[in-house]
Amino acid sequence: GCGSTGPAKDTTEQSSTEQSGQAQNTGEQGSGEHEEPESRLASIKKDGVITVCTTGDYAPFTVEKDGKFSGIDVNLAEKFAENLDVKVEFVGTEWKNLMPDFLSKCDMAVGGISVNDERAKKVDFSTSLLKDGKTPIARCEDKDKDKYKSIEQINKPGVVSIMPEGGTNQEFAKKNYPKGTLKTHDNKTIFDEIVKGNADVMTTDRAEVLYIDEKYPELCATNPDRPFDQFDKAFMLPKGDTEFKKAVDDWLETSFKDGTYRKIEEPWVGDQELSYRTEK
Ligand SMILES: O=C(O)C(=O)C[C@]1(C(=O)O)C=C[C@@H](O)C=C1
Repeated sequence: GCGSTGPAKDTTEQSSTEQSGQAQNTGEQGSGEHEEPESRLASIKKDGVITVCTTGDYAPFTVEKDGKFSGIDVNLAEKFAENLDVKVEFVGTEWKNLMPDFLSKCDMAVGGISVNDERAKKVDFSTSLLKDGKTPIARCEDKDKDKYKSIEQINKPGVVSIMPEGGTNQEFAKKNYPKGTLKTHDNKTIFDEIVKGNADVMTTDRAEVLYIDEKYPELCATNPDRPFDQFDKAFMLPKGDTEFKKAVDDWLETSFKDGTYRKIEEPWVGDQELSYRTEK
């Protein structure tokens, strides 16, 4: 359920007032009696606060500790709010509740969120933050034995794949590993499960695989240079609100160019190249 765990709190008030305005803003004009519904941008400025949903369980993009959020995307959202001269209020969510929580409580959702067609039916996405793709990470001893490099090697009876519930990793695993064993786990401690031998492999975003490969001596990317697919990472935005999307996109494009993005990313990843980000 929404807000049943984690630090979600006190945020329904200001965000819920805006829901009705957003739902109709899909470009269809009424019969000419009223002007367009107000953009979310106007209500954010009026309220002086932007509400941002995030899971807090996906380093280096969104990290929750003692109720406080950080991470590359979280820090980016903070900077965006600062630029609008409004406060930012983070609403903790989980991958499985991301969509309903976003639609009912938030102006924006951030934190390593993948763009896909299913989600794009209900929301819009910002300009791309990263290009990413699914690739496996496993114990280094298994990598040394050349295990878990390909979909065929992972889609086998006895091979335990692990993933959080409700994100695109689960979707990928259900589709590609019907013969394997799929196990779900809290994403905050998921990599320890592979170290401990409670699972064999996680097929996840290449950016995360490279980040975790650095952090955990026991874990190794088995095939980082040939991801199984490709997709964008972006901020989730209300559907049809072109004015708000333009404000977000323009700010992001500027922050890629003027070094703001790099400054935010640097403390998390140093010189590590996490993405296939091409020249913007
Ligand atoms: O659902 C998404 O968009 C995500 O990026 C979340 C997702 C996933 O794909 O399952 C990605 C990496 C994290 O380890 C956990 C969850």
